[in-house]
Amino acid sequence: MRAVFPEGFLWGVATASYQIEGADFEDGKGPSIWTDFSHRPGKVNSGDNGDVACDHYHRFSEDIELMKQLGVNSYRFSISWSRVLPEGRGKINRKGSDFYNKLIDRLLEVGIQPMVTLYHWDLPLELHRKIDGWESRDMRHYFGDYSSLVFSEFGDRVKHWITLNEPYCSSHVSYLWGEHAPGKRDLKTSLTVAHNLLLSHGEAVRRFREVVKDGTIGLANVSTFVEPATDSKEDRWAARIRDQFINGWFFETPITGEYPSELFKRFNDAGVQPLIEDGDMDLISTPFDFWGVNYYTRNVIRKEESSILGSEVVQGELAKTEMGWEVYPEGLEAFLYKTFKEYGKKPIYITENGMACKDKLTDGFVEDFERVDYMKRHFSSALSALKAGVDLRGFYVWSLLDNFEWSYGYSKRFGLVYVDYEKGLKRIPKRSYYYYRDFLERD
Ligand SMILES: OC[C@@H]1[C@@H](O)[C@H](O)[C@@H](O)c2nc(CNc3ccccc3)cn21
Repeated sequence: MRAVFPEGFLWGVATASYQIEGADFEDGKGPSIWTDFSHRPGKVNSGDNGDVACDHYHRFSEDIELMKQLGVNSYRFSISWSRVLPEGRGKINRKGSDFYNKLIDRLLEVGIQPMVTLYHWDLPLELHRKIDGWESRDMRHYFGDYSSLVFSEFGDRVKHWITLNEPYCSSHVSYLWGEHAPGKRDLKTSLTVAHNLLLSHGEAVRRFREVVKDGTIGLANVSTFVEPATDSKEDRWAARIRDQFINGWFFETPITGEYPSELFKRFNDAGVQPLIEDGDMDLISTPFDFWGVNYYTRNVIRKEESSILGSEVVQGELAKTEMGWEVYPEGLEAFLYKTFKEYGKKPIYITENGMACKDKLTDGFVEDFERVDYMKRHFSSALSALKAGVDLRGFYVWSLLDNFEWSYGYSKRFGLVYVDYEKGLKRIPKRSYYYYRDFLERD
């Protein structure tokens, strides 16, 4: 089926620094908010943390060889801010930047194009402790300085960049529900954080234009397809508001320079809206080049007036992954079409798509047929979106390796490659790895 995708389409795999690198205290790296959070009792399943993770920091050559054998032509990864700037600002840590230089050079040697995420949740702990991290408006300056530094260091070889991975998670999962670092639980704070993240996104895009003249930069968002539980007016309205909260807040605002109006009014009436200063919305809507769509599932929504969103998520009836997320590839096509039609007709990369399975080693192998089926159905959905006119440029499977799944620790496996945490982090390609390899090989 690969041959029906456009020439130059990027087929890749995606990872993130804190989830795979390990070496969390090595070679001058500074702690991140996840270093702190994962070491707090009760925050992460089984007390797991990213101190070692998949030890990618030391084993990156082996992992690149796995990508080469897989046949991908691109690899999406994130830079650990506190590995290159241990305190988030000030002097560069050359051992940290050397790691990424070696990683990028090796990828290019084997014909794999890097796509680099500037921020995938691992904020330098010093910035959190000294200036309250993302709660501070000053973060746009520090994120801008960090961005300029890495653009200067790597922009000669890295031509595809993502400012933020899922500001929805860095704000609401982290500051409203408290499930991610730093584990706060306040809506007004989470909306302020979301605003500062979007300001920082805009600042990074402006810095990018100054440094990298021949590259492209985008924003990767949570992309959950939202549907009403019934066709009632109430549920349809509830789904509209919930869609603005999950998707529109981060897809519409950087395009229009305005927050989604119905939801903003709700927040304003409740006195929890973010403080917007002159110039903020211009900065947030600095033009960028592409959307990153992280699609996994849908949310079925019904009216529930007790919540400020006026809705609740209901359990759908479809088969679910180990994360409890419904398998709904139709939602991917619909979401891609909506994003392309309503949010600026920009090129789109599917920057994450994958599933957690109950992967078990049997005679030294993992027959993850469910993941193969999930991939087939989502590749097909992506092709349908392309045929419907969506300017889809690439597809990154989440993830190359089983890795640190945030508050779930190592209990959830998303990898095409099994990581044997009991036996020296041995990498064992699963059935899905070979399916993807054959898919990429075949015309
Ligand atoms: O959970 C799998 C991955 C995770 O490992 C990545 O670091 C992260 O970018 C990621 N985002 C989603 C989808 N986001 C989401 C957020 C809240 C509720 C449901 C899904 C899944 N994943």
